[in-house]
Amino acid sequence: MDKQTLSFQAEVKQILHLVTHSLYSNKEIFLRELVSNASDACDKLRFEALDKAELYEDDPDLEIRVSFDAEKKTITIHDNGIGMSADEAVQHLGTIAKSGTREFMAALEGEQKKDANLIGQFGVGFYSGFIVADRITVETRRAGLPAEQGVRWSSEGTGEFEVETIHRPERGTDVILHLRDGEDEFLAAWKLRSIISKYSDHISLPVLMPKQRWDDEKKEQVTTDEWEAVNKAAALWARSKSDVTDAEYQEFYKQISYDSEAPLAYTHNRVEGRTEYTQLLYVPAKAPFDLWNRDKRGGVKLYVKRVFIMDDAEALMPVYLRFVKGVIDSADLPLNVSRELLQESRDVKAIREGSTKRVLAMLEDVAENQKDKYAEFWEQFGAVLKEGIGEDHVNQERLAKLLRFASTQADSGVGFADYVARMKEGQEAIYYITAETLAAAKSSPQLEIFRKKGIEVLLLTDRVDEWMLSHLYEFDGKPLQSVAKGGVDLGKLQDEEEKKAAEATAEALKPVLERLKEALKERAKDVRTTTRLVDSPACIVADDGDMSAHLARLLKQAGQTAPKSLPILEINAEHPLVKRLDGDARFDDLAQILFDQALLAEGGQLEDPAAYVQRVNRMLVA
Ligand SMILES: Nc1ncnc2c1ncn2[C@@H]1O[C@H](COP(=O)(O)OP(=O)(O)OP(=O)(O)O)[C@@H](O)[C@H]1O
Repeated sequence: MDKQTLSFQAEVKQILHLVTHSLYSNKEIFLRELVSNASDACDKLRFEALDKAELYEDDPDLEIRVSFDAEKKTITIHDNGIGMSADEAVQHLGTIAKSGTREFMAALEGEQKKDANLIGQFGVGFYSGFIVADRITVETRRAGLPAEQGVRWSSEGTGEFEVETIHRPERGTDVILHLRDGEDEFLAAWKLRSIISKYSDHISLPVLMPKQRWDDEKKEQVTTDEWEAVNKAAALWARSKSDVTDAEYQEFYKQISYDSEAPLAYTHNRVEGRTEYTQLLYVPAKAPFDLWNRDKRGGVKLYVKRVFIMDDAEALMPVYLRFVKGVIDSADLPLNVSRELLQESRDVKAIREGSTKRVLAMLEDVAENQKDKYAEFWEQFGAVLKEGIGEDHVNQERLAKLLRFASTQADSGVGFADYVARMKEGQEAIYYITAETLAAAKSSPQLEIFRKKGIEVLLLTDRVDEWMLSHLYEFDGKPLQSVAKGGVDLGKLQDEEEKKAAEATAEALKPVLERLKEALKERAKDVRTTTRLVDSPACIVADDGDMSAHLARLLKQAGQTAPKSLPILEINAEHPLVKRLDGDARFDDLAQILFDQALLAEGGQLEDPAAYVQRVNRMLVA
């Protein structure tokens, strides 16, 4: 192929711009990214060669070499991994196929564009070379192709790149960075070595650099022809726990997660028994931008006996733990394991169960011993963990203990156990209310009687709450009960006298109730008196078996049809507005206003707001 000039895909141009402008303050990461690509390329070769040994040609020792030329001002990262064909070079270095890129670009819209933290959440990869280089040349040949099918790719990192065919006897890739003016600090062996050991110690392949020797005549270090490894070259997770420092664990996390912050917690274990595997699992401190994408690739990489197999093995973790990052290295799975096989494998099932338990234990430990940290975790990932209540019945009880809520007593951090410990004598149920916002929940009329009696109510405002509650009925033998559903029966908390008085008022109000039922028959299933209200005239509740109004709204927003069921209007017989109803000439208007206001107070929307306004205005001018 003769030399061709091609244009970068639009997204690549955007990424190039972002990377070179926003990551300048942390420019040394280019070496981490390129060494990591070289290591991936070797992993890929090892994997493909499992059933095609000839791909090794006669060069079976995989390695990465980093060198520099002070005169030409270049740094070269060499690997003898899989390499690229011409098509692959154009494809991989000119476009971005990676899933999540579009979302990432969308997340960077507007003001956030300069947020280097956000960029850090995304592998910047190859293009980070342009932070320090004003030209990158890549010379490569794919394993298995003849020497005549080598490729040279070259670009200044602006709009275009060039590709041409070259003769290249050795397989694998050389990435040659032509440094920008002013980047000479990277043309020093000690500098490159220190960056490699900082970022790449855990890489399981040797990263070699030319050996240095002290020259007595020149009185300086000179470079020899020999190469030596500058990293530890042992997979971090395969080392014994006592040999790995906290700093190393943290650094490894940053590399696999692209998170610039330290993880919240991690766990590293070798599991023996029927299935043998090593797990190194991290819980991040901050949620990634695509946490809500339930289809996104998992964050756990699968290795089999140190050989990298895949980095998006969903089968290793339940979906509700999709924020967990790390490595699982199995001793039992076959090296050629496929995705389909993973789904069915009993070993994988055992690994998933074991790893889930480990993560839960890690979270329990943080919840118990580092409450502030757990509060941060909850803020970031709580709503995702709640999915587990419905998805993981085996661990439901453990998960329920990890849940935290707002309540009428605290704006956050209330666990079921805290609630149960504070329950009033004679209180039999755990009370909760669901609403769209904390403010709406707090000012809900349904809470009035609970406030008056000093009974705590959990305030649930996450979208997932209603769904979660459809899978969780009790905690510690105490049923969960919505204060917006069915009649309030405070059981032993209500004294006999109160009950009798309420019954008497209900009796006296019977004729009014009948008229209200008639006036509202299109809108309410029933109208009854209640003891749950103190300050408000009326409220709306769902019948026992019906869906709460909040859930019905959520379903509607999600484009689903909620079964249509009319609510119940409950009225406060002691309220002046209710007392005024009997004998009032504007009974019908008042009835409709009572209903509309109850609907509004509960967070609902009026079907005919204009009619409501007219009715209220008629009252105001009367
Ligand atoms: N040294 C290399 N040898 C072979 N292929 C490479 C090499 N470097 C890059 N590539 C190819 O170019 C692609 C793009 O690299 P880039 O670093 O931009 O993204 P990535 O490695 O896929 O993602 P990330 O860096 O986020 O892990 C790689 O997926 C790989 O196919």
